[in-house]
Amino acid sequence: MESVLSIRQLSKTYASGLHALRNIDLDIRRGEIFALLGPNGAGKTTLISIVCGIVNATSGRVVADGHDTVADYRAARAKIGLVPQELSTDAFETVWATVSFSRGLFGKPPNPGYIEQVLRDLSLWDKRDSKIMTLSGGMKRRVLIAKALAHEPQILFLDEPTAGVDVELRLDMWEKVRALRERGVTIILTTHYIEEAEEMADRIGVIHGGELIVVEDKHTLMRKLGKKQLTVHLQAPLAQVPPELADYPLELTADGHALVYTFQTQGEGTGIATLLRRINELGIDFKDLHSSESSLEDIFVGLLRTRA
Ligand SMILES: Nc1ncnc2c1ncn2[C@@H]1O[C@H](COP(=O)(O)OP(=O)(O)OP(=O)(O)O)[C@@H](O)[C@H]1O
Repeated sequence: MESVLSIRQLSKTYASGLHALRNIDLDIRRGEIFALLGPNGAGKTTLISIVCGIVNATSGRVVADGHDTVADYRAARAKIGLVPQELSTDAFETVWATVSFSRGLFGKPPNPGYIEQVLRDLSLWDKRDSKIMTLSGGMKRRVLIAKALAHEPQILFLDEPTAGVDVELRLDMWEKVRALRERGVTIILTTHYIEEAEEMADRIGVIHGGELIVVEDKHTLMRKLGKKQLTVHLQAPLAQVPPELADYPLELTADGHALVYTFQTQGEGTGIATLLRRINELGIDFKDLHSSESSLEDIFVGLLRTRA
């Protein structure tokens, strides 16, 4: 698939000597939602800042929609919209004025029809004449997105789009972000909410200690690294796992009332059918079955632990 953002061998060493990024190679596909996950200090902000030309790389190269972000800075920057976490200024401006002004900053001629579409997409049209300071927190965040979109960028960076936002607003934000993707904008988001990545992303990148340790399609990642568990709730408690079932990775719960079978989701067969047949043959009655799957959170924590 076509790459809209290409990052090659990107490294950053701050003046302090700290290696914030090490040899990052990453291609973002046109039209995807890419989630960049990583613990505090992993290098997410540094990476975004280099792509947006706010921080200089120590080595490596970034090309945004065909333009080198250093050699061809203005053209490259015009392809990128950056949604920061906080709205700092413009409190006395109207929504319409602040969003239109952002467009002008990129030297784009006015296009009221486009600004209207952006404001409608973000459910801000009714608020176009309101001063920013009179808006709710959720609306302010949407204004930030509108500002970032004002110059018609191809690539939109969302830095922690729903940090400190309540559940309802978060769902609303996700819906808006999906709608933007429908319009053809490529979206890269950083988040601490694994649930957000799980819900939104097509692909996931995990950055840790300045290294990109995983880049994978979300479903592939969950299939490759995920585990499933089947819990067999028994009619009568057992004192131990029957020796006849020793070949299975089974554990008995502390109260003896359930057998827990853990298996990798990527395996050929799950072995569930034969396991249940064996349990049946042994005359062990069960009253219920319950299956669960590791979440992206479990996978993420596991990945970081193996790296620690
Ligand atoms: N201007 C700077 N000078 C020196 N070190 C810096 C500077 N900016 C960031 N760092 C360091 O670089 C590392 C990566 O920081 P960065 O802000 O990119 O991480 P992050 O993944 O965005 O973290 P968070 O999730 O907390 O925002 C950290 O160790 C940080 O302390």
